[in-house]
Amino acid sequence: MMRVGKAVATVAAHRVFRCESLSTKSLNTPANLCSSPISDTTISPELRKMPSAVEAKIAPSMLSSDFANLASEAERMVSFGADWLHMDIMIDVDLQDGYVSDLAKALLLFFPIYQKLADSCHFVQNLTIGAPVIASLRKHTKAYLDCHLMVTNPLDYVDQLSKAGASGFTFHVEVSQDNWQELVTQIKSKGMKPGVALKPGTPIEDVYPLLEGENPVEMVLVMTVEPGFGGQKFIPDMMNKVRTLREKYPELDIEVDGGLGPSTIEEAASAGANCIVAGSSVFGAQDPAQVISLLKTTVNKAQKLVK
Ligand SMILES: O=C(CO)[C@@H](O)[C@H](O)COP(=O)(O)O
Repeated sequence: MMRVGKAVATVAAHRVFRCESLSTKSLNTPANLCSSPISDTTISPELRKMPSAVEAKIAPSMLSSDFANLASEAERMVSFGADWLHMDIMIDVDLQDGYVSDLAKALLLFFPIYQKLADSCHFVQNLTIGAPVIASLRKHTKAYLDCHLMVTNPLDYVDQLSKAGASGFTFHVEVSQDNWQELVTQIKSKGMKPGVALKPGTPIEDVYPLLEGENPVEMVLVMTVEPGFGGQKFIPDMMNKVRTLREKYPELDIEVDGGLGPSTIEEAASAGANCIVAGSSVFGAQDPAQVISLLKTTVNKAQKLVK
């Protein structure tokens, strides 16, 4: 019981932070995010000594939704018990491939500035949504919008995504070695929760610097598939990263994304993941509410928040 109180208080502190920033922008604040404005000072000294635990947050990946009905799909997921909505922001304009390649190569050769443009556009082999869609969706939902940026220049999107109503802003460590401090500062200054993501081939040690020091990120997203598409197979080896991270950071939000569902949740939850992104397993289920509930209960049991 007491451990539940500690976790709720920790989570509430995060939520209050985002709610304040949303309200300054006259957005409707998510009722479920603002209902318990527990400040850290309300945690008793006894609770502070309790082993920590982090609450489950289940985030259906809207990449698997019917984009033509995004608002009603979002509403459906929230009514089924989703805590967050996961928004995959992917940009791929590969100027070096395809029918523009000759022109692009010539430009790259003579005008190095075009290399910057090419690099800035290419991260995954897919194109999904951007700030205009987030802004449209925000008009229809108060839910926490957990935005995962699969782009090579995340800094360029902080302002527009904040204005669009994003709640979380997760960027990739692979493309932010040089400017993550500035990124985190800007993301926080806009009232969003900063997170860092890593691809399957990236060692977990690469995110440690972003978790230490004065201005840390508040979530790590461990990709359990190669970023780019929904419906891929979960890579179990990634659980070593989650386990290592959980041992080192007991109170950190650790998110996993890719191939999560009833058949893989036990493995992810017991390794220590508490934020679960699930696309095809939720949207493709006959009873999505039941899947969301199963994912949540499995995480909360692993965190010993429920029996
Ligand atoms: O970001 C991605 C893929 O890059 C994910 O968010 C997927 O959308 C998850 O889908 P499933 O693997 O759960 O179907």
